[in-house]
Amino acid sequence: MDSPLKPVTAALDALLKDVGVLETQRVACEEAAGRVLANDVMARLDVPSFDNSAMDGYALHHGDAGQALPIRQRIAAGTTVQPLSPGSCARIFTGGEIPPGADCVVMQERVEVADGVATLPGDIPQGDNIRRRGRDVACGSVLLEAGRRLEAAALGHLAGQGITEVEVRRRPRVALLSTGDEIVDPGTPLGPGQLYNSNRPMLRRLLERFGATVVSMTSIPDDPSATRRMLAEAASHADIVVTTGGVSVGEEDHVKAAVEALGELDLWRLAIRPGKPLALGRIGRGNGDGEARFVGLPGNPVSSFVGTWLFLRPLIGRMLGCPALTTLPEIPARSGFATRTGPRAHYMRVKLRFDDQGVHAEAFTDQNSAVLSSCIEADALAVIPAETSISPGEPINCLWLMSG
Ligand SMILES: Nc1nc2c(c(=O)[nH]1)N[C@H]1C(S)=C(S)[C@@H](COP(=O)(O)OP(=O)(O)OC[C@H]3O[C@@H](n4cnc5c(N)ncnc54)[C@H](O)[C@@H]3O)O[C@H]1N2
Ligand code: MOO
Repeated sequence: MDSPLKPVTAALDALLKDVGVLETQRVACEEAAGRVLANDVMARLDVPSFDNSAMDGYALHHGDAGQALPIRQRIAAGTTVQPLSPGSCARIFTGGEIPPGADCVVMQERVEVADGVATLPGDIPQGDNIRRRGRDVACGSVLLEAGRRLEAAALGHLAGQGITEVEVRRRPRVALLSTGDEIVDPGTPLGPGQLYNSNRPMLRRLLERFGATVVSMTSIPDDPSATRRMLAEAASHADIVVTTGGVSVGEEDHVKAAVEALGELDLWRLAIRPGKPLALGRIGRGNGDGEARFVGLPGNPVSSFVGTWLFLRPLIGRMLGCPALTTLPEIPARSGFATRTGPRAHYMRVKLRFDDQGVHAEAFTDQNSAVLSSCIEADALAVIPAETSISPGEPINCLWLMSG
């Protein structure tokens, strides 16, 4: 008799229970793209570090607006400035330092220049076209918070402070194992009943996008003792052991029994479509060396794709101490389709369309868990709760597939 299906939220709670953050390491900023900060980084400089011009033009005191003023200085970006003598102006270029005595800049298109004299318009507000010191970043403030993933702008911010190294979390190490004697690697001719391993490169890419490093990729034969041996070996060098296939109820599904023998199978069979046979647990390393987390994904490619987004992304996020990875952003949308669910919540692959009426979710026609085409264009998962009917135009909730 089947055990009852577990809700996704309960499975997530069980998976993330007692998961600690990984150790930290110092890395050069040049190597830090995609890494997660272990500590707050404090600003040690004001940015910009001096008042400077936002335009190519003329710097003056706003009280001198509307007059013809001699041009007494030429200030390019990087020039050392002199105080502005009263009743004069300075030629200045974008990024040039505002000289003491000047408090506004007028862009050159509004200025007549002849014989070293600039005739200025009368309506120049104080502070116009000046980028104030510390406007972007104030020295001593928190520049970037612990748990932030270092993407493009954050890397720019670090460089803007002259910072060359940061303390980040070690990447979670993932062992990725494929089960199924029918699965072969691309590059090998296909025999009868065989198919190529599409899960492996797909999951590797997702895991790396989420900030993990895939330390091994192995194929397990459909054999109980080989499954046990290879899972134990994987746990010895990984923080997370991921398998695909072999978690259902077939006679060649050996993964669950192996996990039970080597550690704990915390949860199996979720009220989710696709991904019902997903299994979660832990595999001991022996010799008091702790345990690796185990995520057994179903073999169907869509089930493993969805399971990786829903379970491995938050697990990796928790190990990295990165809150942005532990939940997927929710986006309310109008359904572009009709559907009806049974006892499992359906995580449908949808494409989001934005117009002046709001957000619309269009579902790929064939939502079968073996049809990987449904994931190619998907930018969200529409979550249709169990035992629910949805008509076109009804509000639904979608999880945005963002790598974080
Ligand atoms: N009697 C029942 N049969 C099944 C049930 C059930 O409840 N009762 N559940 C079904 C559901 S739902 C799923 S999902 C699958 C998952 O089964 P497994 O996780 O044991 O996966 P496999 O049987 O090993 O493979 C399923 C399917 O996916 C193909 N596959 C496997 N690995 C790969 C790979 N690396 N790349 C591409 N394709 C892969 C495999 O050939 C199978 O076609 O069980 C249902 N059965
Ligand atoms: O749960 Mo399975 O992943 O629907 O085909």
